[in-house]
Amino acid sequence: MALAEALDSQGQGKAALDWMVRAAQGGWMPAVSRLGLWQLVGHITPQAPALGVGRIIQAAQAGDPFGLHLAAIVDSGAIGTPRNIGRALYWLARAAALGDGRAACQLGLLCGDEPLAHAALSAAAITGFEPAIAALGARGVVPAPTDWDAVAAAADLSDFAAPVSRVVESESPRILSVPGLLPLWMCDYAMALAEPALGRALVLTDDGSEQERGERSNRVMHFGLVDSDVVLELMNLRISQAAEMPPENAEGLGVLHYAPGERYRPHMDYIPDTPENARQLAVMGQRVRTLLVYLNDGYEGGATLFPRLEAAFRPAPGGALIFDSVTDEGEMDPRTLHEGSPTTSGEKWIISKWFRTKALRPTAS
Ligand SMILES: O=C(O)CCC(=O)C(=O)O
Ligand SMILES: [Fe+2]
Repeated sequence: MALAEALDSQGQGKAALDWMVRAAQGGWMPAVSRLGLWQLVGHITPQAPALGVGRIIQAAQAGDPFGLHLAAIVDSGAIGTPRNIGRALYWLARAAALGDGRAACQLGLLCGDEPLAHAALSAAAITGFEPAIAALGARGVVPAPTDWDAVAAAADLSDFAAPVSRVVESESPRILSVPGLLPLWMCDYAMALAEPALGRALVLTDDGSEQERGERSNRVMHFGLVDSDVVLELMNLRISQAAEMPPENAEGLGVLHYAPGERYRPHMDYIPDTPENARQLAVMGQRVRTLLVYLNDGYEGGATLFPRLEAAFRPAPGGALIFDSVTDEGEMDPRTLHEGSPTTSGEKWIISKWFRTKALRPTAS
């Protein structure tokens, strides 16, 4: 496994794949999970989502920890397979029983039964999983659940299905606000999960490369497929529904953090149609819509400004802003120039979701 990954990172893809296929054929479940992931996304080997998901499920059924993690993601996120939340919760219960703190935390957060939720969060906190420690707060630790299936069975998903009310802030360019899109527990979870993984935010430049630049001084964590989980996939779905975009057209969930003085200088979210960007635009499509969720308060400054519209937004925690970077005709719209203005004190946290015109993830075929 370590060998195959080393070969892969050294660019020896073919050798890595040969090794992984042999290990998987030998019934070694960590290799079955990894090969399933590679087939799902088309890494080294041709993309074959149904086959990839099949391997992932096989490894999950055998109790492989990585297989369980991936199976919960693909089932809750409808990645290469129809959405199946019930089965995703089942994988979480299996993983939690094996001591996976992140799985236990998710079951605790989703659980509608307070004593069971408290027990599940306690089990997760004992593993050192920070979001669970934060969610426990002042409540002490109690004994872990004896029956994880009972915790999964008590899941209450109503927060993800609550009605969404959109307020039109501007007709053209189209800007909407959505008060209370995410409840505070989801905001807290996103911040706690991102915190240890924050890195310097990059800017997509005109030559198509991503660079560290003075215009974007904040830090960010981008959650790719492997970094995701059931709570994040349910959040993705709710965010996509609010944005009226297919969830598979969304780029990964970005969690942005601004310390005092940090900012994201005025920019447009669309990709300039330069020759350097032609390939990317052909494969992924244009970035046409943005949804931002404001996760916290307790900071000053930091509003999202649209200087050409003389508009400023700073929704309350859990509230969202949605705007189109292209006109109804699909033309890039420079009036959407916007900025994350500097925070003057405290810390600002937001989720940023960019939607493309094309699907970026495999769906069930
Ligand atoms: O932080 C903000 O208010 C703006 C963020 C932003 O423009 C983006 O993520 O594209
Ligand atoms: Fe932006």
